[in-house]
Parts: sequence; structure tokens; C-alpha cells
Amino acid sequence: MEVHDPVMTLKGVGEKTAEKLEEMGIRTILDLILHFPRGYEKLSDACESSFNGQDKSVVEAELVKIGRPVKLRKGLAMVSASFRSEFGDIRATWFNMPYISSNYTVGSTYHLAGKFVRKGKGLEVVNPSTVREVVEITPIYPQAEGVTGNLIRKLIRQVLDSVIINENLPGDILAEEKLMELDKAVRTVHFPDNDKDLSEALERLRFQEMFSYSLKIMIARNRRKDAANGIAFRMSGRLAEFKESIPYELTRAQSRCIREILLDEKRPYPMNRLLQGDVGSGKTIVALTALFNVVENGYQGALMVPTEILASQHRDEAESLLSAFGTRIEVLTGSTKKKEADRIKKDLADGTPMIIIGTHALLEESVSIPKLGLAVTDEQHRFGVNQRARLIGKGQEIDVLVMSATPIPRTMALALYSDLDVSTIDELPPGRKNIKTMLFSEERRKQCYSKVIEEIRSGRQAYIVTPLIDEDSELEASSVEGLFTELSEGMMKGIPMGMLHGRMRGAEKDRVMKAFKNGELKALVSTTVIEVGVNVGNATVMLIENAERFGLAQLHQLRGRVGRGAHQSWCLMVSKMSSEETRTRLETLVRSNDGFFIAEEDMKQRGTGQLFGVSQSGGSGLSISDLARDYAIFTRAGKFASRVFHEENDEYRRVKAEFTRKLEDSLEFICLN
Ligand SMILES: Nc1ncnc2c1ncn2[C@@H]1O[C@H](COP(=O)(O)OP(=O)(O)OP(=O)(O)O)[C@@H](O)[C@H]1O
Repeated sequence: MEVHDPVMTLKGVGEKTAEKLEEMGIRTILDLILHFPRGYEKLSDACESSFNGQDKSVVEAELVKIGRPVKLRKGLAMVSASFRSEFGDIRATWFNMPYISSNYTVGSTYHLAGKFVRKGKGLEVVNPSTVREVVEITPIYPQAEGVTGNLIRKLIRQVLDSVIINENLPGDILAEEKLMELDKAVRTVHFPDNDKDLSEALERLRFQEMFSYSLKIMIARNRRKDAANGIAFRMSGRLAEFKESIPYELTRAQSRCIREILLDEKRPYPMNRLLQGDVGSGKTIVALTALFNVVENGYQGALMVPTEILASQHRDEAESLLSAFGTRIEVLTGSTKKKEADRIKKDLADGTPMIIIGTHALLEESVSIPKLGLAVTDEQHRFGVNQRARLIGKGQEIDVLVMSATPIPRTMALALYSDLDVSTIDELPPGRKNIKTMLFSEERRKQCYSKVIEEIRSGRQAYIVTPLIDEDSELEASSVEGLFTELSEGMMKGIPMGMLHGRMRGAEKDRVMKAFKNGELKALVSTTVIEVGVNVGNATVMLIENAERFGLAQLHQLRGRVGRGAHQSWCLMVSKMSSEETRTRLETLVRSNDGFFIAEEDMKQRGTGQLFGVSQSGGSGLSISDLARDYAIFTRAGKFASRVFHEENDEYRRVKAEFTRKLEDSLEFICLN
């Protein structure tokens, strides 16, 4: 068995399963090995006292019957099933997992894991999952239709039974850092026996990931420096005219960043720059100026953003600023109609100069951008290194600008982006008022909504954000649909409201966002799909339910959606504040509006040791590490990577050669062979 073989070569994987795995990004055996659990759960053995609706336990049960999905109301579907067990009959219900019935077979026996509640002679459970057997520590894998955690475990077992993973770190580093061997670490994260081994295994893999990341960046950067083969753009004669036409005065910081970027464009080396600035600091105009200059030079410029909403918002802004200059602007996302998409792709492939704004859809193989001169990615933390690399690969020696709205503390930026030059917009446009931030306990929730209603009555608009439900989030968390119904039938009756969440189609999201933008809708109930970059000047209230479930940086991002116009704005957080720690954490936001300060606090407070937490790495491109949590490991790994890069000995040379080879191949971090 070869790690680069397709998963189809495994027993039990037919075409259908392979397709489903592919949708989850698993194509090869290596992808499967690297499909790490996103968290671990400790389960108690089932006994009468564990059926309290709080503790998670496992019950062995035979499936008697499973129904079809029933639609309860728009956006809420339910599947129910009954099982037989030694503790009585079990009624299981799944919400919004219409595919679940295809994962179960009547007559088969399962180890059902969930929070069971005793109801008369039987048990009830909501959204249970199935586990391999009753073990103390159960890995939780990201699941999808037809691909259960069980199936993943079975396949990984099959692979690990026949592959040995070679060690690839130099012996002295292993010894100095007392790291677990790679092979054992990989086995342990998938099949942990005890806490101690698991924590050593995770530490090893996190070290591995960050070591590889740092070393590859050093190698790549060194190469780019060597090669003066980038595109030297000239400064367009119309830049001054364009700047004149901007309807506001640029801040000093914006002008400085534009200058830095244009100078990079002019040089014959490929630009590799991070543009960071607090929410609302006006990064978009800086990026648009850079893109405009590239198109003026007869090249294509791409702006990749994480959501469709952002893509269309950027299009609107780009059009309003650039249509007078005849700059062509197109948008390509997953929901662009085929005919339209074909037309855009053809023009792109012909090398027609334009600004192309899009989501991941830009990365598809069918999109070729031969005259790509500048790639801008917005919201860096949403795209991984690999995705960025794919976009960059559409052109040759192009300029790259990465925009980040989550301010990264300087120390971390240096470690993380040792390959990037950094431009920082460190001032906000004039006239921005501080956003007043308040924290409400659950009991004062009504008061909080009164403020929302008051603002709406005086002509303003509000966002109401609730955490996302996924299969293992706490059930008490309010869902968008639930909250929407509750509010529209209760406290906010009669107020035109819309809702927005990740499961909606692109066109539908667009429609709702438009209606909110033009003021038809006064309130928007939403998950964090609005977190990044949405810009509605008249919105003055950001209400966040269950605020304790968000990270500080994320809360700051959300807050940044308001306070974008002339009116006083409010951020209202509702939280159970179950502990003093939560309260202190959330109060950081009440105290400060400074994104840089908040990001540092976030790192300090989260610290290390969230071993059993669900991974929050959220697409930094790192699959097992969390930059905030693992900062200490990251620093150490970076130090060793630099040692391997700079010092000369046979073993280091071998490691370097191997990583250089893998750089071309793909960016997998584990470098298996
Ligand atoms: N110098 C300026 N003076 C006044 N308004 C400005 C200035 N620069 C940008 N703006 C406006 O400020 C708003 C926010 O800008 P923009 O969306 O670019 O922020 P951002 O940095 O991308 O923030 P986020 O990351 O939160 O999206 C926009 O409405 C933009 O038109």
C-alpha cells in the first residue's frame, strides 16, 4: 500500500464512498491518515445515573425502526428512530441531519453515544453518534453524509495495519524535545489509550506541523528572494486620477500601505505581503488600488474572499469606484450560473485583463488565469496555506497580498509570516465612534432586546448573532431558526426580520443581505456567516447570544460589523457567564475596542491545554494546531526549523532536501514517504 494511492484501493471503499470521502477532501490514503479527530470525548459507562441528560454515555442498542426525514418547518428537519437496549427502548431524534438514516441499518447493533434521558420505561436521546466500542477516550471525526466516524476509524485501522510511517525529524531534535516517534504519534491520535499518551502524541504532531510549516516557508522565501523574475508593473498614469475620485480622504496609514504595495508591484521580485488592519480600518480600498494598477498594466488581478456575501459586496464597492475607469470586474462563486461562469472562465483563460473576485470557486481546475499578476486573499485565517498556494499557482511569479482583519500580535506575525512583509493600517478613518459594549446575563436578556427595539424604532438596524449548531455542540445553544421563530413571534413581533446561515443557497443569502442593506429588513438573525467584512452603515446594534461560545478575536470581528456609519453603535452580548473566567474574558471586550490588544489578551487567556476542546484551528491551514493555544510549541518548532535551515550537517541536509522536494509535490506537512 502506497500513501499516495487513492482511497479506492482500500477494502470497503466503493465508488460512492470514494466520492463522499472526496467531498470531505480525502482523496488518498495519506489524506485519510491526516484526517485527524477534531476533538475527543470522554464517555462514561452507561448506568442508570448517567441517564440525566447531562453526561454523555454509550449504550449498546439494536435498531428497530428508522423514519424518513420530517420537515418541521423551514430549515428544520427531523429524523427519528427506535432502538432496543438492555436499559429499555430508546427513542433517538436527529435534527437537520436528513442523511442520517442512510448511515443506519435496521437489525444492526450500534454503540450509541449521547446524552440519554430516562423517560418512563424508555430512554430518549437527541443527535446521538455511534462509536467503535465503549472506550474511555473516543476520537470525534468530522462526519458527512454516508461517512460516519465509525467508517473513518475502520479505514484508518486498515491503513495503519499495513503502513509504517518513517521518522523524518533529525534525531537530535527528537531527543532534545523528548518527542514521541512519528509512527506512534499518528497511531495514538487515532486510537488513544490514555490521556498521557494522547497528549504526547498531539504535542508531537503539533510540533511536526509547525516545524514543517516554518521550514517550508524559509525554503520558499529563500527561493523567491533568489529569483528576480517577478513582474515589474509600471505605475499607471491614472492612479492619481483614481485616488482623486475616491469619495473620502485616505488615512495616512492607508496611503502609506498603498505606497508600500505599489513599490512592491514596481519591483521585479514577486511581492509577498500581509496587509493587516483592525476591523473597519479600510483595507478594501488599499487592495482595490493595487488591483487597479495591475489591470492597468494589462494583467489580471484576483481577489479571493471566504464567503459569497463578501464577494458580492466587494464587487459593488469595486464597481462604484472603478466603473468610471472602465476596469472590468467579474465575480465567480459556487452559485454563479453555469452559462455566466463559462463566459467568465473563457475570458479569463484568454487573458482578458480584469479584476476577478471570487470564493474557493476560483481554485477549481477549470479556472485558468494565465495573465494573473496579483492575487489578493481576504481574511487570511480562513484560507489555508495550500489554498493560497493553489491560487498563486494559477500565475507565474506573481505578486501576493494577504489581508487579515484579525490583528496578529507582532511577535506572532513575525513567527507566522516569516515569509511575508507586513503593512499595517494602524488608524481608523476619522469620525468613527467607539462602539459601546455591554454584557448581559441571561436574566437580563429582555432588557437587551429592548435596546435593539429602541434602535430599530429610531430608524437603525440590528444584527442578532447566535452560535452555530453542529452535531456535537450543546443542544441548549440557540439555532438561527429557533431564535428567529422565538423573536418574530415574541419580543420582536411585527419587525421585518431576515435570517442568514451557512446552509442557505448563495442566491438566497444574497437576496436577504440585499434586503438588509437597503433597509427593508430591520434585523438579521444570523450565524457567523456575517462575521467577516459585511458592511452596512445603518446597522448600529450587534447582539450576540451565547457570547461565551465565541473567541475574543471573533467577538471583536462581529462587533466590527457595526459602528461603520455616523451613528453611535452598540455591541450587546448575552451570556450565561457560568464562571468567573468567562465573565473576565468577555469583559475584555467591554474594556477595549482595540483589536491588537484583544488579540493578545485572547492568546494569553486561552493559553495552553485545551486538549479536549474541539479544534479551533479554523482554516489557518494547520490541521491539528491552534496558533493561539500552541503558541509555545510554535515558537520552539520555529527555532528548530531555523536551526535545520541554517546549520550544515548530513542529517539536516537530508531533512532540508526532503522538505524542498515536498514543497513542489504538495504542501502536506507530515512529509511521509
Ligand atoms: N479613509 C476613509 N475615510 C472614510 N471612510 C473610509 C475610509 N477608508 C475606508 N472607508 C470606509 O470604511 C468602511 C470600511 O472599510 P473596509 O470594508 O475596507 O474595512 P476593512 O478594513 O475591510 O474592515 P473589515 O476587515 O472589518 O471588513 C467602508 O465603508 C469604506 O468605504
